[in-house]
Amino acid sequence: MPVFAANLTMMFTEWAFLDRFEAAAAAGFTAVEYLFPYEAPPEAIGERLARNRLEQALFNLPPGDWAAGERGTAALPGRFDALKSDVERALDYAAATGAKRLHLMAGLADPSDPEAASSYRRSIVYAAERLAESGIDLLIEPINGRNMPGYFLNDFGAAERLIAELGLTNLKLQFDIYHRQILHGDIVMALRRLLPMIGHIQIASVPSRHEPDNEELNYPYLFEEIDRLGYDGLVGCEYIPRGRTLDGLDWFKPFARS
Ligand SMILES: O=C(O)C(=O)[C@@H](O)CO
Ligand SMILES: [Mg+2]
Repeated sequence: MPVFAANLTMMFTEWAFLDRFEAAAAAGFTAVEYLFPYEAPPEAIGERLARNRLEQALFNLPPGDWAAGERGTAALPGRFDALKSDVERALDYAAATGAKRLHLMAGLADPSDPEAASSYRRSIVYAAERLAESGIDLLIEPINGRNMPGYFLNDFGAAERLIAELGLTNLKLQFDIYHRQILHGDIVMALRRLLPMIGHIQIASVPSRHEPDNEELNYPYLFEEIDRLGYDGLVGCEYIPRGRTLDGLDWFKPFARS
């Protein structure tokens, strides 16, 4: 049975951030993820996780100036020194929360720009090697251009080639089924082929990015396939509830901790 992580950036937003942990646990989740933890002290998050017996699935390294439109800095020339301190900041949160995976966002840059490509590789190698010292995986995630226009890593093939070429044992693919379907489709064959490099899976309905219970994809079949493949990681529920979070959890009932 897949193990689901509630995404606390998108779900349970009826509660204040630190109270979302208890709400997710009460709904039967055993794990959580979110985009960014940096507005709460690391110890406070660690305490909420422990109190609610929740596993921290993953979060993103600092993304640059998000409010100003930045979506990561890894592929941005000239940002390497800041990235190094961002890695240390994320590691502090990983230590307090027990997170074993961190997602490095590439940023907005032209994928055909050689300078951006070389900055991206350099950032990935640095971050992966630094995270390896703490036994943490570094993840990269292809994101579709409708949700994030101009995002550097907008192709699963490019991510696959890069992970294979760099050959870093803790560099993994964040396989967001929502982005995969919009970018390329062919989800099941891609899951089968890419399984050895997948470090995390995320889900949402397509095209609306809501609960994984209708629209374009047959999620019950995909959940069975994830089991058949023997995937032993977590599945992040990175969706925006159609209404109240708790009202949209019928799909999750068979998987909930009682
Ligand atoms: O947008 C997504 O999909 C993510 O997984 C985020 O971590 C990046 O914004
Ligand atoms: Mg995602």
